[in-house]
Amino acid sequence: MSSQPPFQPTPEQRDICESDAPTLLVLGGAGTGKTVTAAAAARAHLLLRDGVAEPGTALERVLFLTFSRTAVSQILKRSKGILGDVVHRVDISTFHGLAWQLVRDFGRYNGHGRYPSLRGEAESKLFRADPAVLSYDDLLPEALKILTVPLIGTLTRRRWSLVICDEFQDTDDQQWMLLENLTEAANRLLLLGDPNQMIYDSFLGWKGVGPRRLTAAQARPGAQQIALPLGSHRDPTQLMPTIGEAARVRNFAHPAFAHAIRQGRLRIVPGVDSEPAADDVCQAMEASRRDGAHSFGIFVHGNEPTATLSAALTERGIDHVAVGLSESYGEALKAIIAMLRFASGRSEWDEVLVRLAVFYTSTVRSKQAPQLAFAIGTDRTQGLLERRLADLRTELSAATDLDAAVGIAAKSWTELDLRRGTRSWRRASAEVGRLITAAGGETSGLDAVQREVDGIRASSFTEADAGDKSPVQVMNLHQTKGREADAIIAVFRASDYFGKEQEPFASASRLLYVVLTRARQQVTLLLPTAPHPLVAPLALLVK
Ligand SMILES: Nc1ncnc2c1ncn2[C@@H]1O[C@H](COP(=O)(O)OP(=O)(O)OP(=O)(O)O)[C@@H](O)[C@H]1O
Repeated sequence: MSSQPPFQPTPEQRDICESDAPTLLVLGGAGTGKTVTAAAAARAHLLLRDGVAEPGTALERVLFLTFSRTAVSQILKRSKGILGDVVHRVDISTFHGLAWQLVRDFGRYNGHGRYPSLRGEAESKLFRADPAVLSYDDLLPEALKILTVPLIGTLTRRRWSLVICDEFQDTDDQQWMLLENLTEAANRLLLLGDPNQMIYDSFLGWKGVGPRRLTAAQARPGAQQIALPLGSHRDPTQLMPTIGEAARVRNFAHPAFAHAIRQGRLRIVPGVDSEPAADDVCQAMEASRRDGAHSFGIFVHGNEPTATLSAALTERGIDHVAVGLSESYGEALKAIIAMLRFASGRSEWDEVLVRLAVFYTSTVRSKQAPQLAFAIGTDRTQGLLERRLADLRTELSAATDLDAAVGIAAKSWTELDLRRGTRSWRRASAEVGRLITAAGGETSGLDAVQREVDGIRASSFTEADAGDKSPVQVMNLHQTKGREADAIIAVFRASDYFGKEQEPFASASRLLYVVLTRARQQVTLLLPTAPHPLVAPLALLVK
């Protein structure tokens, strides 16, 4: 049921592939094929340039900028054959990932050290900021500064002859400046957008995005625009896009709702008041699985509820990835390395405690670091946890070699029994084990492994959830753009906050549109007894 039809471009999609406009703005609704068509356009662009290149010149490359790297790489993988043999000439990155790459490559010419480091959010919550260490928010301004250094700017612009930006409607001012900067010379710019999916505008206080971004693109010299006609390829029955659109314009009397409910393609489950609603999510997954679904997007509003639901699903044995919580992977790597350094006598126990506290904080995702993290970081834990930490210290001190220390570190997190972040820890220990083996298992190789780990950790802050291929993805409602799955399960809670908007919820309804249009087959909405007015009309549909 979930197999993908081969990509046969429609006439409009073909126009996009054949265009050589310096700026091409592609507008189209959910599932109209903007992302896959951009991949086809990238291939066409590269083949055309190869055909006219002087012999001996370097092969041109394309940059695909996006809000979520995995969303795009998954789509491209699913649409096998689109990029074909040019796949290695297309760099996919998030805006922050690109900025970080620029800081790493060229930061030393602009006041940064040879190995610049990046402070994660968790670290900022626990410690006073060290101004020498960059934070996530510093990355884009820093990259823009670096690009003003003449030779670096020129070199960088030469790297990519076509820059593609997905979800263009949501780019903020700095991202737009970066795009303009990268395409200042002869480079082409391909912008993909859907104004109805603009979810980062005013309602939760985000700034800097809006329709004016589309106007700015249209004003670029030689800019052209192609609109993809209505019609989702994601759901060729058009039922999901139809209810998505009806929800966006608050037309809950639209007959498509009743039709989708009758067909079992829209399931509305009222009275889900438990938090996290893990059991209800498991039941919904089971039901969708029986209907043939293989991949799942599980959405919930807010980072903390996402992390809590993810932890509860882990307890129930549901293998999944919590999208956007990749920072915890990077912090797990760093904590494991701290353990290895302690075991080999290269650092103090305090360093292990601090890194464990940072890791724990990275798995919680609240505005402030949890009290327990402060307690771990300063060794003021008591009772069972104190004893477990003391046991870990003794075990690591007694480790006979690095391999033994890796083994102890790998199981340490489960033994501390702090319940969160188990998946990240497991992945990180496997990665450190691999790196240590590659370095010959020698203590002398630890510094090199640590440098490598620092690099991976920093990327984990910027390349949201890179590399994870789980068919079950749990995410915050605001990370749903560009994603698709056979079945979507969206959990709404009575306490969800959608800003000060009231009916007709001009902004928040766009979020609802995005949620409903992610599904290839089926959407389940879990609603509390007293739902937020944004989704209350949906509960009435099954009264
Ligand atoms: N011409 C086509 N033939 C077959 N499948 C297609 C075609 N165009 C798009 N698709 C498929 O439709 C789905 C949606 O495409 P894509 O993700 O590119 O749409 P989109 O416009 O970027 O969506 P959204 O804005 O909702 O994220 C993908 O699974 C893609 O492979």
